[in-house]
Amino acid sequence: MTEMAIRYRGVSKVYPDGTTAVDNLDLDVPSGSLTVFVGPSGCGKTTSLRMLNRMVDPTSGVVEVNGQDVSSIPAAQLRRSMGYVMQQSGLLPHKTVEDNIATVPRLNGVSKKESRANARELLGSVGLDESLATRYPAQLSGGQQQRVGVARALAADPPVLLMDEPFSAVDPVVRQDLQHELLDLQKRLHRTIIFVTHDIDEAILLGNRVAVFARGGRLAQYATPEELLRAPADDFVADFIGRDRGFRSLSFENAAVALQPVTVLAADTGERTVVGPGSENPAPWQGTGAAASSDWVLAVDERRHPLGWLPVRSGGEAAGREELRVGGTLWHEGDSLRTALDAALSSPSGQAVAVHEDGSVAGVVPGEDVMRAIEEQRATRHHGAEQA
Ligand SMILES: Nc1ncnc2c1ncn2[C@@H]1O[C@H](COP(=O)(O)OP(=O)(O)OP(=O)(O)O)[C@@H](O)[C@H]1O
Repeated sequence: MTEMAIRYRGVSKVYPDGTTAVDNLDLDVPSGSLTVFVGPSGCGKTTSLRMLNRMVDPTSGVVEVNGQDVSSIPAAQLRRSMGYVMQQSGLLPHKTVEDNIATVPRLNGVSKKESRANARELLGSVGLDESLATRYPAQLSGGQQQRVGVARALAADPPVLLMDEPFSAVDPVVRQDLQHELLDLQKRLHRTIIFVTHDIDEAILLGNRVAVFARGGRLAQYATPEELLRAPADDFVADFIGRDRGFRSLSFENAAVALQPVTVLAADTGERTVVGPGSENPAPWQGTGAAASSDWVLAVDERRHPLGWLPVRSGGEAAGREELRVGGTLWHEGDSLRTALDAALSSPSGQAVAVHEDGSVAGVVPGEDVMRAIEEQRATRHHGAEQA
Protein backbone atom coordinates (compact mmCIF):
# COMPACT_ATOMS: atom_id res chain seq x y z
CA MET A 1 0.00 0.00 0.00
CA THR A 2 1.26 3.46 -0.82
CA GLU A 3 2.26 5.49 2.17
CA MET A 4 -0.02 8.48 2.64
CA ALA A 5 1.87 11.65 3.41
CA ILE A 6 -1.12 13.91 3.74
CA ARG A 7 -4.68 13.20 4.80
CA TYR A 8 -7.71 15.44 5.02
CA ARG A 9 -10.55 13.86 6.95
CA GLY A 10 -13.91 15.63 6.84
CA VAL A 11 -12.16 18.99 6.82
CA SER A 12 -14.20 22.18 6.61
CA LYS A 13 -13.29 25.82 6.98
CA VAL A 14 -15.92 28.44 7.59
CA TYR A 15 -14.50 31.94 8.00
CA PRO A 16 -16.00 34.16 10.74
CA ASP A 17 -18.06 36.08 8.15
CA GLY A 18 -19.86 32.83 7.29
CA THR A 19 -17.96 32.05 4.05
CA THR A 20 -17.53 28.32 3.56
CA ALA A 21 -14.06 28.16 2.01
CA VAL A 22 -13.65 24.37 2.26
CA ASP A 23 -16.56 21.97 2.51
CA ASN A 24 -16.03 18.56 4.11
CA LEU A 25 -12.82 17.67 2.33
CA ASP A 26 -11.62 14.05 2.26
CA LEU A 27 -8.35 13.60 0.43
CA ASP A 28 -5.34 11.28 0.62
CA VAL A 29 -2.06 12.36 -0.90
CA PRO A 30 0.53 9.62 -1.41
CA SER A 31 4.03 10.48 -0.29
CA GLY A 32 6.53 11.38 -2.99
CA SER A 33 3.84 12.52 -5.43
CA LEU A 34 3.11 15.88 -6.96
CA THR A 35 -0.53 16.70 -6.33
CA VAL A 36 -2.17 19.74 -7.85
CA PHE A 37 -5.11 21.63 -6.35
CA VAL A 38 -6.85 23.36 -9.23
CA GLY A 39 -10.09 25.29 -9.63
CA PRO A 40 -11.53 28.72 -10.28
CA SER A 41 -10.78 31.67 -8.04
CA GLY A 42 -12.19 31.48 -4.52
CA CYS A 43 -12.88 27.75 -4.40
CA GLY A 44 -10.71 27.03 -1.36
CA LYS A 45 -7.40 25.88 -2.84
CA THR A 46 -5.20 28.21 -0.82
CA THR A 47 -7.21 27.65 2.34
CA SER A 48 -6.81 23.87 1.94
CA LEU A 49 -3.07 24.30 1.40
CA ARG A 50 -2.65 26.61 4.38
CA MET A 51 -4.36 24.17 6.70
CA LEU A 52 -1.36 21.90 6.14
CA ASN A 53 1.11 24.26 7.78
CA ARG A 54 -1.46 25.77 10.18
CA MET A 55 -1.53 29.20 8.62
CA VAL A 56 -5.26 28.41 8.72
CA ASP A 57 -6.92 26.09 11.24
CA PRO A 58 -9.91 23.99 10.16
CA THR A 59 -13.33 24.64 11.68
CA SER A 60 -13.88 20.89 11.77
CA GLY A 61 -12.13 17.72 10.66
CA VAL A 62 -8.56 16.54 10.91
CA VAL A 63 -5.51 17.31 8.77
CA GLU A 64 -2.67 14.82 9.06
CA VAL A 65 0.89 14.99 7.80
CA ASN A 66 2.85 11.74 7.94
CA GLY A 67 0.24 10.26 10.23
CA GLN A 68 0.32 13.12 12.71
CA ASP A 69 -2.57 15.50 13.37
CA VAL A 70 -1.07 18.88 12.52
CA SER A 71 -2.99 20.59 15.32
CA SER A 72 -0.75 18.69 17.75
CA ILE A 73 2.45 20.11 16.23
CA PRO A 74 3.62 23.62 17.20
CA ALA A 75 3.07 25.88 14.17
CA ALA A 76 6.65 27.17 14.01
CA GLN A 77 8.08 23.65 14.05
CA LEU A 78 5.58 22.50 11.45
CA ARG A 79 6.43 25.37 9.09
CA ARG A 80 10.14 24.71 9.32
CA SER A 81 9.50 21.14 8.22
CA MET A 82 7.70 22.24 5.07
CA GLY A 83 9.00 24.27 2.17
CA TYR A 84 6.63 27.03 1.07
CA VAL A 85 6.73 28.86 -2.25
CA MET A 86 4.30 31.68 -3.03
CA GLN A 87 3.27 33.60 -6.12
CA GLN A 88 5.47 36.54 -5.20
CA SER A 89 8.72 34.93 -4.19
CA GLY A 90 8.46 36.46 -0.70
CA LEU A 91 12.23 36.95 -0.51
CA LEU A 92 13.57 39.25 2.17
CA PRO A 93 14.67 42.39 0.29
CA HIS A 94 17.55 43.32 2.60
CA LYS A 95 19.18 39.87 2.45
CA THR A 96 21.36 38.53 -0.34
CA VAL A 97 20.19 35.58 -2.41
CA GLU A 98 22.40 33.11 -0.51
CA ASP A 99 21.26 34.42 2.86
CA ASN A 100 17.63 34.22 1.78
CA ILE A 101 18.11 30.58 0.84
CA ALA A 102 19.99 29.91 4.08
CA THR A 103 17.30 31.42 6.33
CA VAL A 104 15.62 28.22 7.54
CA PRO A 105 18.81 26.12 7.85
CA ARG A 106 20.25 28.97 9.97
CA LEU A 107 17.14 28.86 12.20
CA ASN A 108 17.68 25.12 12.47
CA GLY A 109 21.20 25.75 13.79
CA VAL A 110 23.30 25.10 10.66
CA SER A 111 26.47 27.24 10.57
CA LYS A 112 26.58 30.29 8.32
CA LYS A 113 29.42 28.84 6.26
CA GLU A 114 27.74 25.50 5.68
CA SER A 115 24.32 26.95 4.93
CA ARG A 116 25.81 29.43 2.41
CA ALA A 117 27.76 26.68 0.67
CA ASN A 118 24.58 24.62 0.51
CA ALA A 119 22.69 27.65 -0.84
CA ARG A 120 25.14 28.00 -3.72
CA GLU A 121 24.72 24.38 -4.59
CA LEU A 122 20.93 24.75 -4.59
CA LEU A 123 21.20 27.70 -6.98
CA GLY A 124 22.65 25.31 -9.53
CA SER A 125 19.86 22.82 -9.05
CA VAL A 126 17.20 25.46 -9.84
CA GLY A 127 19.05 26.55 -12.98
CA LEU A 128 20.73 29.69 -11.64
CA ASP A 129 24.36 30.73 -11.80
CA GLU A 130 26.29 30.79 -8.53
CA SER A 131 27.41 34.30 -9.31
CA LEU A 132 23.90 35.50 -8.33
CA ALA A 133 24.47 34.39 -4.72
CA THR A 134 25.54 37.79 -3.50
CA ARG A 135 22.87 39.81 -5.31
CA TYR A 136 19.79 41.24 -3.63
CA PRO A 137 16.30 40.15 -4.75
CA ALA A 138 15.61 43.50 -6.44
CA GLN A 139 18.58 42.82 -8.72
CA LEU A 140 16.93 39.69 -10.15
CA SER A 141 14.26 39.15 -12.81
CA GLY A 142 10.85 37.82 -11.75
CA GLY A 143 11.69 34.33 -13.04
CA GLN A 144 15.02 34.33 -11.20
CA GLN A 145 13.29 35.40 -7.99
CA GLN A 146 10.86 32.49 -8.30
CA ARG A 147 13.77 30.10 -8.79
CA VAL A 148 15.41 31.47 -5.65
CA GLY A 149 12.07 30.98 -3.89
CA VAL A 150 12.11 27.30 -4.90
CA ALA A 151 15.76 26.95 -3.77
CA ARG A 152 14.88 28.53 -0.42
CA ALA A 153 11.96 26.15 0.05
CA LEU A 154 14.26 23.19 -0.64
CA ALA A 155 17.08 24.44 1.61
CA ALA A 156 15.88 22.73 4.76
CA ASP A 157 15.50 19.50 2.81
CA PRO A 158 11.80 19.25 3.70
CA PRO A 159 9.83 16.11 2.80
CA VAL A 160 6.77 18.26 2.04
CA LEU A 161 6.74 21.22 -0.31
CA LEU A 162 3.78 23.61 -0.54
CA MET A 163 3.60 25.71 -3.69
CA ASP A 164 0.87 28.34 -4.02
CA GLU A 165 0.62 29.59 -7.62
CA PRO A 166 4.42 29.82 -7.73
CA PHE A 167 4.68 30.50 -11.45
CA SER A 168 1.61 32.68 -12.07
CA ALA A 169 3.39 36.03 -12.05
CA VAL A 170 6.05 35.27 -14.68
CA ASP A 171 5.73 35.46 -18.45
CA PRO A 172 4.63 32.34 -20.37
CA VAL A 173 8.08 31.39 -21.69
CA VAL A 174 9.79 31.60 -18.30
CA ARG A 175 6.81 29.85 -16.82
CA GLN A 176 7.25 26.90 -19.14
CA ASP A 177 10.94 26.69 -18.18
CA LEU A 178 10.07 26.72 -14.50
CA GLN A 179 7.46 24.01 -14.95
CA HIS A 180 9.89 21.69 -16.70
CA GLU A 181 12.60 22.39 -14.16
CA LEU A 182 10.20 21.51 -11.37
CA LEU A 183 9.42 18.20 -13.10
CA ASP A 184 13.15 17.48 -13.48
CA LEU A 185 13.78 18.39 -9.86
CA GLN A 186 10.95 16.15 -8.70
CA LYS A 187 12.31 13.22 -10.72
CA ARG A 188 15.43 13.45 -8.58
CA LEU A 189 13.96 14.49 -5.25
CA HIS A 190 10.62 12.67 -4.94
CA ARG A 191 9.14 15.14 -2.48
CA THR A 192 5.51 15.28 -1.50
CA ILE A 193 4.47 18.42 -3.31
CA ILE A 194 1.13 20.20 -3.12
CA PHE A 195 0.89 22.69 -5.95
CA VAL A 196 -1.95 25.20 -6.21
CA THR A 197 -2.92 26.72 -9.54
CA HIS A 198 -6.02 27.96 -11.36
CA ASP A 199 -4.53 26.86 -14.70
CA ILE A 200 -5.80 23.44 -15.79
CA ASP A 201 -3.02 23.01 -18.36
CA GLU A 202 -0.41 23.55 -15.66
CA ALA A 203 -2.25 21.05 -13.46
CA ILE A 204 -2.32 18.41 -16.19
CA LEU A 205 1.32 18.94 -17.07
CA LEU A 206 2.64 18.76 -13.51
CA GLY A 207 0.30 16.61 -11.45
CA ASN A 208 0.63 12.93 -10.71
CA ARG A 209 -2.86 13.51 -9.37
CA VAL A 210 -5.13 16.50 -9.68
CA ALA A 211 -7.79 17.65 -7.22
CA VAL A 212 -10.39 19.83 -8.95
CA PHE A 213 -12.18 22.17 -6.56
CA ALA A 214 -15.52 23.79 -7.31
CA ARG A 215 -17.10 26.90 -5.85
CA GLY A 216 -18.11 26.57 -2.25
CA GLY A 217 -14.96 24.59 -1.45
CA ARG A 218 -16.30 21.31 -2.80
CA LEU A 219 -13.88 18.71 -4.14
CA ALA A 220 -15.36 17.88 -7.54
CA GLN A 221 -12.88 15.23 -8.65
CA TYR A 222 -9.57 13.77 -7.57
CA ALA A 223 -7.87 11.73 -10.27
CA THR A 224 -4.86 11.34 -12.53
CA PRO A 225 -4.67 13.87 -15.39
CA GLU A 226 -5.45 11.07 -17.80
CA GLU A 227 -8.62 10.09 -15.95
CA LEU A 228 -9.72 13.72 -15.70
CA LEU A 229 -9.44 14.22 -19.45
CA ARG A 230 -11.10 10.93 -20.27
CA ALA A 231 -13.84 10.80 -17.70
CA PRO A 232 -14.65 14.12 -16.04
CA ALA A 233 -16.86 13.45 -13.02
CA ASP A 234 -19.50 16.04 -13.86
CA ASP A 235 -20.36 19.00 -16.09
CA PHE A 236 -18.44 21.39 -13.91
CA VAL A 237 -15.19 19.44 -14.32
CA ALA A 238 -15.80 18.88 -18.05
CA ASP A 239 -16.35 22.62 -18.50
CA PHE A 240 -13.35 23.54 -16.45
CA ILE A 241 -11.06 21.21 -18.38
CA GLY A 242 -12.15 22.79 -21.64
CA ARG A 243 -13.21 21.83 -25.11
CA ASP A 244 -10.15 20.19 -26.61
CA ARG A 245 -9.78 17.58 -23.91
CA GLY A 246 -10.17 14.75 -26.43
CA PHE A 247 -7.14 16.03 -28.29
CA ARG A 248 -5.19 16.69 -25.10
CA SER A 249 -5.90 13.21 -23.77
CA LEU A 250 -3.88 11.84 -26.69
CA SER A 251 -0.80 13.00 -24.76
CA PHE A 252 -1.34 10.06 -22.48
CA GLU A 253 -1.70 7.48 -25.22
CA ASN A 254 1.18 5.51 -26.60
CA ALA A 255 1.44 5.84 -30.32
CA ALA A 256 1.21 2.23 -31.40
CA VAL A 257 2.25 2.95 -34.97
CA ALA A 258 4.79 1.30 -37.26
CA LEU A 259 7.46 3.32 -38.98
CA GLN A 260 7.47 3.27 -42.76
CA PRO A 261 10.46 3.79 -45.05
CA VAL A 262 10.98 7.20 -46.64
CA THR A 263 12.99 8.35 -49.60
CA VAL A 264 15.53 10.93 -48.50
CA LEU A 265 17.58 13.23 -50.64
CA ALA A 266 20.97 14.43 -49.42
CA ALA A 267 20.92 18.18 -49.90
CA ASP A 268 24.67 18.42 -50.48
CA THR A 269 25.19 15.55 -52.95
CA GLY A 270 21.72 15.12 -54.41
CA GLU A 271 21.94 11.38 -53.70
CA ARG A 272 18.65 9.59 -53.02
CA THR A 273 18.38 6.70 -50.57
CA VAL A 274 15.62 4.93 -48.67
CA VAL A 275 15.67 5.16 -44.88
CA GLY A 276 13.38 3.03 -42.79
CA PRO A 277 12.94 0.83 -39.77
CA GLY A 278 15.69 -1.70 -39.27
CA SER A 279 17.98 -0.12 -41.84
CA GLU A 280 20.94 1.27 -39.97
CA ASN A 281 22.44 2.01 -43.36
CA PRO A 282 20.16 3.58 -45.88
CA ALA A 283 19.36 1.41 -48.87
CA PRO A 284 20.00 2.72 -52.36
CA TRP A 285 16.94 4.19 -53.98
CA GLN A 286 15.65 1.90 -56.72
CA GLY A 287 13.02 4.20 -58.11
CA THR A 288 10.31 1.78 -57.01
CA GLY A 289 8.71 0.53 -53.81
CA ALA A 290 6.35 2.08 -51.30
CA ALA A 291 8.64 4.82 -50.10
CA ALA A 292 9.85 5.68 -53.54
CA SER A 293 6.35 6.05 -54.94
CA SER A 294 5.56 8.94 -52.63
CA ASP A 295 4.85 12.34 -54.12
CA TRP A 296 7.48 13.76 -51.79
CA VAL A 297 11.10 13.21 -50.84
CA LEU A 298 12.57 14.29 -47.55
CA ALA A 299 15.63 16.52 -47.89
CA VAL A 300 18.28 15.87 -45.24
CA ASP A 301 21.60 17.43 -44.30
CA GLU A 302 24.93 15.60 -44.08
CA ARG A 303 24.01 14.17 -40.63
CA ARG A 304 20.73 12.97 -42.09
CA HIS A 305 18.73 15.48 -40.02
CA PRO A 306 15.49 16.48 -41.80
CA LEU A 307 15.50 19.82 -43.64
CA GLY A 308 12.07 19.71 -45.27
CA TRP A 309 10.05 18.14 -48.06
CA LEU A 310 10.49 18.44 -51.82
CA PRO A 311 7.62 17.62 -54.18
CA VAL A 312 8.37 14.93 -56.77
CA ARG A 313 7.51 15.94 -60.32
CA SER A 314 5.62 13.65 -62.69
CA GLY A 315 8.87 12.42 -64.27
CA GLY A 316 10.14 11.30 -60.87
CA GLU A 317 12.56 14.21 -60.43
CA ALA A 318 12.51 16.06 -57.12
CA ALA A 319 11.85 19.78 -57.28
CA GLY A 320 14.75 22.17 -56.71
CA ARG A 321 15.71 23.52 -53.31
CA GLU A 322 13.78 26.73 -53.93
CA GLU A 323 10.63 24.64 -53.50
CA LEU A 324 11.71 23.13 -50.20
CA ARG A 325 8.73 23.02 -47.84
CA VAL A 326 10.14 23.40 -44.39
CA GLY A 327 8.13 22.31 -41.46
CA GLY A 328 6.55 19.63 -39.46
CA THR A 329 7.16 18.88 -35.83
CA LEU A 330 9.18 15.72 -35.25
CA TRP A 331 8.25 12.45 -33.65
CA HIS A 332 10.57 10.25 -31.57
CA GLU A 333 9.74 6.62 -31.04
CA GLY A 334 7.96 6.35 -27.69
CA ASP A 335 6.37 9.80 -28.03
CA SER A 336 2.63 10.08 -27.52
CA LEU A 337 -0.16 9.86 -30.07
CA ARG A 338 -0.67 13.59 -29.68
CA THR A 339 2.90 14.24 -30.82
CA ALA A 340 2.50 11.80 -33.71
CA LEU A 341 -0.75 13.44 -34.80
CA ASP A 342 0.78 16.89 -34.59
CA ALA A 343 3.82 15.75 -36.56
CA ALA A 344 1.56 14.35 -39.30
CA LEU A 345 -0.79 17.35 -39.40
CA SER A 346 2.06 19.85 -39.50
CA SER A 347 4.01 17.99 -42.16
CA PRO A 348 3.61 19.30 -45.73
CA SER A 349 3.57 15.70 -47.01
CA GLY A 350 1.02 14.51 -44.45
CA GLN A 351 3.58 12.08 -43.06
CA ALA A 352 5.01 12.45 -39.57
CA VAL A 353 8.81 12.45 -39.67
CA ALA A 354 10.28 10.13 -37.05
CA VAL A 355 13.81 10.79 -35.84
CA HIS A 356 16.33 8.86 -33.76
CA GLU A 357 17.64 10.29 -30.52
CA ASP A 358 20.54 11.89 -32.38
CA GLY A 359 18.05 13.73 -34.61
CA SER A 360 18.64 11.67 -37.77
CA VAL A 361 15.68 10.41 -39.78
CA ALA A 362 14.32 7.00 -38.71
CA GLY A 363 11.34 6.80 -41.07
CA VAL A 364 7.87 8.25 -41.41
CA VAL A 365 4.36 7.58 -40.14
CA PRO A 366 1.60 8.43 -42.62
CA GLY A 367 -1.22 10.52 -41.17
CA GLU A 368 -3.73 7.73 -41.95
CA ASP A 369 -1.76 5.36 -39.72
CA VAL A 370 -1.90 7.86 -36.85
CA MET A 371 -5.65 8.22 -37.30
CA ARG A 372 -6.03 4.44 -37.36
CA ALA A 373 -4.05 4.16 -34.12
CA ILE A 374 -6.32 6.77 -32.52
CA GLU A 375 -9.39 4.85 -33.66
CA GLU A 376 -7.97 1.57 -32.32
CA GLN A 377 -7.20 3.12 -28.94
CA ARG A 378 -10.73 4.49 -28.80
CA ALA A 379 -12.26 1.13 -29.68
CA THR A 380 -10.15 -0.66 -27.05
CA ARG A 381 -11.19 1.86 -24.44
CA HIS A 382 -14.89 1.53 -25.24
CA HIS A 383 -14.62 -2.21 -25.30
CA GLY A 384 -12.78 -2.12 -21.95
CA ALA A 385 -15.44 0.19 -20.48
CA GLU A 386 -18.26 -2.11 -21.60
CA GLN A 387 -16.57 -5.12 -20.02
CA ALA A 388 -15.89 -3.31 -16.75
N1 LIG B 1 -9.55 35.43 5.95
C1 LIG B 1 -10.67 35.24 5.28
N2 LIG B 1 -11.86 35.69 5.75
C2 LIG B 1 -13.00 35.50 5.09
N3 LIG B 1 -13.09 34.84 3.93
C3 LIG B 1 -11.95 34.35 3.39
C4 LIG B 1 -10.68 34.54 4.03
N4 LIG B 1 -9.73 33.95 3.26
C5 LIG B 1 -10.37 33.43 2.20
N5 LIG B 1 -11.71 33.68 2.28
C6 LIG B 1 -12.75 33.24 1.33
O1 LIG B 1 -12.73 31.85 1.26
C7 LIG B 1 -12.95 31.39 -0.06
C8 LIG B 1 -11.80 30.51 -0.50
O2 LIG B 1 -10.61 31.29 -0.58
P1 LIG B 1 -9.22 30.69 -1.05
O3 LIG B 1 -8.21 31.78 -1.00
O4 LIG B 1 -8.94 29.45 -0.32
O5 LIG B 1 -9.54 30.34 -2.55
P2 LIG B 1 -8.60 30.00 -3.77
O6 LIG B 1 -9.26 28.88 -4.45
O7 LIG B 1 -7.22 29.81 -3.31
O8 LIG B 1 -8.71 31.30 -4.65
P3 LIG B 1 -7.63 32.06 -5.57
O9 LIG B 1 -7.37 31.16 -6.72
O10 LIG B 1 -8.38 33.30 -5.99
O11 LIG B 1 -6.46 32.33 -4.71
C9 LIG B 1 -13.13 32.64 -0.90
O12 LIG B 1 -14.49 32.88 -1.04
C10 LIG B 1 -12.47 33.72 -0.08
O13 LIG B 1 -13.04 34.97 -0.31
